[in-house]
Amino acid sequence: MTLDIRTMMVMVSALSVLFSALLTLAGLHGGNTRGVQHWATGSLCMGLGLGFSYTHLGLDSTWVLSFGATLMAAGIGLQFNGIQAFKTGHCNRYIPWLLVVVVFIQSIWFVVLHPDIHARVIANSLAFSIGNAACARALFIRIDQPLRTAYWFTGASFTVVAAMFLARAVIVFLAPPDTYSLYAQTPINPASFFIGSMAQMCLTFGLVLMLNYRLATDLQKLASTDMLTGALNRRSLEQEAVRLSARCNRTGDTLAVLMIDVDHFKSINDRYGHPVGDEVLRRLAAVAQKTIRSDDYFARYGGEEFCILLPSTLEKDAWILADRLRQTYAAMVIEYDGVALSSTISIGVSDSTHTGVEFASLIAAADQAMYRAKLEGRNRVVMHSDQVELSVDVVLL
Ligand SMILES: Nc1nc2c(ncn2[C@@H]2O[C@H](COP(=O)(O)OP(=O)(O)OP(=O)(O)O)[C@@H](O)[C@H]2O)c(=O)[nH]1
Repeated sequence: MTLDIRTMMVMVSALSVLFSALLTLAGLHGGNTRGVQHWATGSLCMGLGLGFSYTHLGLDSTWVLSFGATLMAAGIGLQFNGIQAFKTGHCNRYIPWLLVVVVFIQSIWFVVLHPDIHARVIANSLAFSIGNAACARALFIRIDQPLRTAYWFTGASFTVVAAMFLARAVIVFLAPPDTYSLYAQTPINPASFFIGSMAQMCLTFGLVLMLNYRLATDLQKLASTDMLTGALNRRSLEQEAVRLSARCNRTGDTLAVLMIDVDHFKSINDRYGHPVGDEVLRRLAAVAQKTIRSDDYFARYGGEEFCILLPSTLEKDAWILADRLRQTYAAMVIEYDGVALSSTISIGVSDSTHTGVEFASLIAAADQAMYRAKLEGRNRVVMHSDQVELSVDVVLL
């Protein structure tokens, strides 16, 4: 099979411009996702860079080649920045400039000042290889679990491009002097453009996949958490509870539930206003999140009521945790919008050894205990079993 190098160049250039349009369109639906615009601009730079190298535009070809290579360097640098911005929200703006300056200087040096096509191809291929390897590395490190597959796929595509440029540098370095030119029908030219275009296609697909995974994860988070406090919402709590109850049924493990309610919350709202009330809920959520273990589930059950699911826990141990939370919260001074206040919570505790593992029974029992805590004067923790024993005592009397 003979692949015509000029046709390949036009194809890769046109593909890169198309990918740029695709990434721009994908980015339009990406909400606040950072980085996509960098990828789109990077892809455009690479397409134009290759296009320049091919068309020459009737200009002096030495300058056009240098400009084309520099544009391609800018494209790789922008893709690197895009990955950083996508992963961390910010990027180092100097990286694309550094790559641009290096490639521009070596292009001018080997094209205009000391013409040496071998040296130019080797130097630029090495710079492009390092740029793509840096993109691959940025994707392979510190991977967020839900996006793992997309990061690996895109990282692998960048690795292929990096390896292709490295192989190009090595093959040209080993070739006899004066046997290489851009349009020579040596195997390395069409092969590198062919592999480059395939990898470019894969990595654009990978970038769109990353964006897609990120949007799906964000949507999932939005659907399962409470916007105000960041706690799970009631729907996800119920889903987790069904799963945990089934596991407890199977393994005989225990499950405890805490029902938490802010005392006199209506007065806080009435006296200081709803924004302060909201801050009280946020602070309670923050302190509760810090108090529980990583395999416990904290959720906003409704209004100013929160619920904690504690797997493998008995009522007595749940009471200890609940009382620690109550004390920490009561000792806190909540400052917001020029207001400083403290508040208290009442907590009801139940566990599956007294009520069974059905979530509805556990919740009902914890709710009863919580109302009992309110009746007994608030700012306290009451266990459902205490209440049961109390009612039995009353009946016996
Ligand atoms: N600021 C704010 N208030 C809320 C929110 N959700 C519910 N509320 C308010 O929470 C208050 C709950 O009041 P009540 O159910 O009477 O309870 P309480 O005043 O805490 O009284 P006790 O529970 O008996 O101590 C109501 O005024 C609701 O409007 C919210 O997201 N933000």
